[in-house]
Amino acid sequence: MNIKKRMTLHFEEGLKFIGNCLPMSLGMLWRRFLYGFFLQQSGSKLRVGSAVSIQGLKNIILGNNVSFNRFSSLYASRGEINLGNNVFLGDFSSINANDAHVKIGSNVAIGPMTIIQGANHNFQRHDIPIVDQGHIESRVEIADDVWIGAKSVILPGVKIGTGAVVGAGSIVTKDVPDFAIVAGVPAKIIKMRK
Ligand SMILES: CC(=O)SCCNC(=O)CCNC(=O)[C@H](O)C(C)(C)COP(=O)(O)OP(=O)(O)OC[C@H]1O[C@@H](n2cnc3c(N)ncnc32)[C@H](O)[C@@H]1OP(=O)(O)O
Repeated sequence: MNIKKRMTLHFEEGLKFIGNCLPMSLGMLWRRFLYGFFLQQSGSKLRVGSAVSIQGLKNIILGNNVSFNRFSSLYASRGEINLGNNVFLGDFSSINANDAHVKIGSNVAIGPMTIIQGANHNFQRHDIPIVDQGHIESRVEIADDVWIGAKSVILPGVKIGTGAVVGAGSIVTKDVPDFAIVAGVPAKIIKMRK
């Protein structure tokens, strides 16, 4: 990493630290200003809870009325996260788009402790440690009007269709059709929304 990039990173981290030290509503205002300034694109009414961690601000595009609850995280240092309008990310949830793209439509609610994973480790070779083999990017797409229950995992390459519901604690390994309700490990269709 060159010195300019490193300085920018330290600067951003410093500003985030100030935000986390401020009392609740002041901290919220500070974070809204801070992220609004550094994000590639941010709509109105952004809400960022305390101890939210966001990396790769210049690779993140947000619509209007987006909320990140406490302790949630977004990683996009080497990828892209694109969120529509009215998107809610619950406490302790994370969107990992390092070396990947994660696209989420509008009116999407993501329950607490959910993980959306945009890339896998490459693990085919035996002669190199897995951590040194890099990642395989696999785009994740979540359409409009989707509700993802608490503690779910959305694996790389998955597309979740319009109006779908993911039950709490599911591991979604395959695409989910429009208006399907899926649940379980691995997630299977339990019914369709009427
Ligand atoms: C921003 C926020 O969203 S915060 C709030 C977060 N909220 C949650 O995490 C709650 C998520 N809700 C669920 O998981 C619900 O179970 C739903 C929405 C997926 C399904 O609800 P319903 O349509 O009422 O399903 P219903 O209770 O009729 O269950 C149908 C079948 O699926 C099973 N099932 C339901 N949910 C799950 C689940 N999460 N995991 C595994 N199986 C499930 C039921 O046991 C039942 O099986 P059976 O037919 O063999 O008895």
